[in-house]
Amino acid sequence: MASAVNKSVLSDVAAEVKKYHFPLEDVPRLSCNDPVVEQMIRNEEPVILTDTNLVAAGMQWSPQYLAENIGNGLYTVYSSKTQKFLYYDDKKVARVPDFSPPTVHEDMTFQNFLCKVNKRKEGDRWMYLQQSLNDTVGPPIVRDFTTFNWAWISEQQQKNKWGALTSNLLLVGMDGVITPVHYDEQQNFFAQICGFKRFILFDPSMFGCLYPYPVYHPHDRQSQVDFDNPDFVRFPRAKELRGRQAILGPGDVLYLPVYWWHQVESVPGRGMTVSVNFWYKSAPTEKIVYPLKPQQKVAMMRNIEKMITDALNSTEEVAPLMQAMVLGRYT
Ligand SMILES: O=C(O)CCC(=O)C(=O)O
Ligand SMILES: [Fe+2]
Repeated sequence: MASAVNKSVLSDVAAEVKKYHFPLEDVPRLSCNDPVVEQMIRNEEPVILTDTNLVAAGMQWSPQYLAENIGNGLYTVYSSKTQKFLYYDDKKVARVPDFSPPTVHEDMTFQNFLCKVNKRKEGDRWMYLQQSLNDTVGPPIVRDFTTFNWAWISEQQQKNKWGALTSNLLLVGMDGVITPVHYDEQQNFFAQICGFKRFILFDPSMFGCLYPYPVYHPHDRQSQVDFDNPDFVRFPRAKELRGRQAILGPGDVLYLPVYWWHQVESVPGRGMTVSVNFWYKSAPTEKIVYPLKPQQKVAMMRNIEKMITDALNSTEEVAPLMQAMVLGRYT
């Protein structure tokens, strides 16, 4: 089946996007019937699928359609002074005394959100709606949702022994919004509905080049490296970064493997974006095979860091203890 997104539009978009200090290789764009795809998903390699029809019935979910059909429920809308929406975990804010949240979230109706976006003037705050699809959405949206290609995605879930579907996040972003580089602890099929998103991806072995915040920190799982202004003095290994790029247009689905780093940019000048992701629990480890995979080492480091933090019952003592364990002994 032909790709829904025009190849020449994709190459125009690729020519428009920002360049960073690291090289990027393209993520392959394939038909979901290509035999290579099965192997890539099994090996936890990212791939763009052009013809899954995963959200076929949702392809009409323009911001306007959503405003007319989603109902009057309240949705989480983040606002930020800049285009960047650095995630933070509300539950961890109290652990860092001088933490100042880079974004603010507010519950509002979809109509109110869209109205604010349309009225926005230069200098006003940027806005990004990010809300799990739940049972407050109106009947037309429920109808579209139930006709998603559940047969295809459930087959992937089963083949790969993934656990439950935990949530579907609906993301509606203003032209130009950016989710800075981070990793998640779940498998993700990311479906693009409206507009274009550019993913910058790094495999889990790049952990040491991306300097994530401590696990106890509200920015846990987020990189401290700012691609627009990388601080190579504090983060020298950021120079070693080598990434991949995936540009998604309407109808494309990205397989985003667990623990893969990603920065997501709504391509500037291409309008608002609408996307829906599908987060699944990873397969349980059946048998441990050595050498461990980089993603298994990340999981292990997280557990050790959590244990140390809990045992010390004091976030300030974590770094000195870890340094005493390592410096001059393992260095
Ligand atoms: O689309 C975005 O802005 C962020 C999406 C994301 O990080 C995810 O689905 O894991
Ligand atoms: Fe993510």
